[in-house]
Amino acid sequence: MAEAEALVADEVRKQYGDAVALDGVSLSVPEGEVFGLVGPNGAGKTTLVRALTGTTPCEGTVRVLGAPPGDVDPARVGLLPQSFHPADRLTARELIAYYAGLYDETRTVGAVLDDVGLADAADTWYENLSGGQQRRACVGTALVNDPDVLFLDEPTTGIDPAGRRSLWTLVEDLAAGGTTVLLTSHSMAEVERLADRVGLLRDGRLVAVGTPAALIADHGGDSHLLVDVGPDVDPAALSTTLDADVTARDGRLVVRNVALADVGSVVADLEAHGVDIDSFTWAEPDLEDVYLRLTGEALGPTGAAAPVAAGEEGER
Ligand SMILES: Nc1ncnc2c1ncn2[C@@H]1O[C@H](COP(=O)(O)OP(=O)(O)OP(=O)(O)O)[C@@H](O)[C@H]1O
Repeated sequence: MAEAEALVADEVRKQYGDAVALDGVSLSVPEGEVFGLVGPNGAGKTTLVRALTGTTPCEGTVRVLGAPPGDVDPARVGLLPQSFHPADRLTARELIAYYAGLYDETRTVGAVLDDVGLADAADTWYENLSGGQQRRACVGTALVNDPDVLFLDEPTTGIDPAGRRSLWTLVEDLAAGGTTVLLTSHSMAEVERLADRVGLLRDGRLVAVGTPAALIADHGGDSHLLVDVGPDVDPAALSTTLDADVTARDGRLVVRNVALADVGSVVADLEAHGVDIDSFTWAEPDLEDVYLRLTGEALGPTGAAAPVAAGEEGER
């Protein structure tokens, strides 16, 4: 039997004045899937979440658990909006209890506080929680009704690495229990770990959809060598001299299509041609490579590979 679709968007369009936020997005998410939505700022991720949850009107067709969003029992849906500002003078416990009061049947407040790692800060006013603790409390409000479909719009923004990992485990546990999750994130590591499938939005259009492995195979490019070099290195000249694919990214040289066994000889070649190497890293392509390629951010602002400039720094 075919899996039921938990979420369906068909030719969804949304325009704010002259600005087109969604330009004909079609998408199906089967029950129990974790779907990761990624894309640059302003690509339309939050607008798509809002369209799917019925919190903004849109053109096209949207179905949640087989019905228009407004007709779905709210107890079956959980939503963590990107911007969420609860009352400052509620404790974490009171905040979760307030949301529990909106439903007939809920999980216990204590269980939700445990899940989001706030048991020890349960009686602290929201305004006195750290930024990451506040975000966790907000995540808790979306879990209290034990939803069948959970929308998490940038759930881990501001959360420290340990808290982020415990939230990842929580999402994995929810998914293992059959919850459908639609997650937006700017962390490719997060999406690569959690999502069964990933959709990449750019300028209001879904430009690629697939499993992380399929997207990496199709769009990630080759294994490559990232080389931290001194100033005044010309990647184009090196490409010609070494007959290799050499570009620059974030102040580093990127030598593509380098097998692990060839790393030593490529490094030796670069040094033989006067390149002053500070350090280097060999990497298989990952979802970040897919993202950078499909959004065009692997290239400089003009679309050309950016030169390595003296003093330029950056992290992948
Ligand atoms: N309420 C609004 N009024 C007018 N324009 C809006 C509104 N909400 C979003 N937009 C515009 O719609 C486009 C898509 O915005 P959206 O917030 O969906 O992007 P996003 O992918 O979630 O971005 P981010 O990664 O920054 O959260 C942007 O051009 C944005 O300026």
